[in-house]
Amino acid sequence: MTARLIEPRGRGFLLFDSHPGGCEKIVGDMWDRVAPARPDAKAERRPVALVIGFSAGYGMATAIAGIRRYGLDGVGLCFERPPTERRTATAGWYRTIATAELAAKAGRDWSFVNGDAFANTTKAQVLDLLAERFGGIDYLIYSVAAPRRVDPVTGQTHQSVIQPLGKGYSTKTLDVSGDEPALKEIWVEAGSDAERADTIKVMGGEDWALWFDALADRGLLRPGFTTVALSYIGSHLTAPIYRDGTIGAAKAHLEETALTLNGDLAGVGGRAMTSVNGAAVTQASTAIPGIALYVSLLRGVLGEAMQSPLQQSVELWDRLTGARTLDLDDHGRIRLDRWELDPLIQEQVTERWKAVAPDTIGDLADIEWFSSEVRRLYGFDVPGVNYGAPSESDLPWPTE
Ligand SMILES: NC(=O)c1ccc[n+]([C@@H]2O[C@H](COP(=O)([O-])OP(=O)(O)OC[C@H]3O[C@@H](n4cnc5c(N)ncnc54)[C@H](O)[C@@H]3O)[C@@H](O)[C@H]2O)c1
Repeated sequence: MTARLIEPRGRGFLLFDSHPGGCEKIVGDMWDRVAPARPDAKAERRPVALVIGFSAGYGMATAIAGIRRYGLDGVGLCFERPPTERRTATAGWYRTIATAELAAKAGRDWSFVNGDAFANTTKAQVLDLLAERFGGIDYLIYSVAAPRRVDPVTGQTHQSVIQPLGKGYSTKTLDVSGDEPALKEIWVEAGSDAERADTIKVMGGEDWALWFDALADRGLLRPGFTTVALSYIGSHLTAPIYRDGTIGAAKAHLEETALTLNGDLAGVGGRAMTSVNGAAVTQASTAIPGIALYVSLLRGVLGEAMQSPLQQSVELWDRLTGARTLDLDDHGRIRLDRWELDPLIQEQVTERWKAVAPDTIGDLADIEWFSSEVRRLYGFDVPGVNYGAPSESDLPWPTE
């Protein structure tokens, strides 16, 4: 493919192409925003991490924060589409290339695998890499958001759905199918028991536990090994569709899995936890009815005080390394979402949620910010990038 102009064309929150230069700039800006911690003089070697869901959202933020702040080595795993004749690669492909370059420049040892985390073949490939390059790992970060999973035992495909449970649910939402985002009311049918079970299969803790077992069976868990999977609770405003819905059932399963794994690790001084992070604009979150409106209202209330995934990820590593207290909640979860669930903030968001109407939405919700964040997921709307110049999109996956 020769260089060509790449534009933000698409439907709603989904764009067809992503911009390599914009993705590179976003990663570079994130990297620059993380202050390196003072090196641990007592450490005999650099810690090693496996980050699953490396290329986007919370996985990418956690990886960049860990590499830059605590000098981690490791392996990044994600599932991205390579470039083709007609289409650019997905944005995560370019973000991974950019992170690989920065990590290498900083003298860190990283390898990247593009494959399905749920597949046994991918597990074997990643475990081989870890064994050959590092001999063991200190951290496993599990940050996958996937629409489906093929069960490695039965071969059956399970689809995750985002639906309420018990009864259907009517919610305000942002409709982005037209030229301008518009306020709409939509009805979401209740998920069935089978859909609930399928969503747990995809987004619950089963695959995380399989990774843990596979690492343990290969003898790759180092003393003090720590694993964290990402979770979300969110507001009472989104509870019917999120925490009390099919996806919430999967998150509850993930959190129960953490308690089980933590018990398994207690004897060897290891830890397994979930980290409950705050709402963020990511590919996964824009797919949830009502969430775009909720996050735009939240941003309307918080403005710049809204915590980015990168800020939360720096805090996560500070807590995991002991630089800050771990501060777990009653369910053994790390809480990085307190800024979002602060009762005063929730009160204001609730007032706006009730009041919002087509003529007030521009004042109450930061739709412009939200729309720009969505374009940034694809590498657009990044200051300092020349979108008028042709770009080469056929960039190769990073190799060691
Ligand atoms: N976005 C939020 O508001 C929010 C808040 C709190 C917690 N979380 C949690 O964070 C985690 C990550 O979500 P996100 O919003 O950052 O998602 P995202 O869509 O930004 O990223 C998902 C990542 O998973 C990878 N992935 C998807 N399918 C895969 C597969 N089969 N094999 C390997 N990798 C695969 C993608 O390549 C990508 O790197 C989820 O557990 C989510 O519930 C999200």
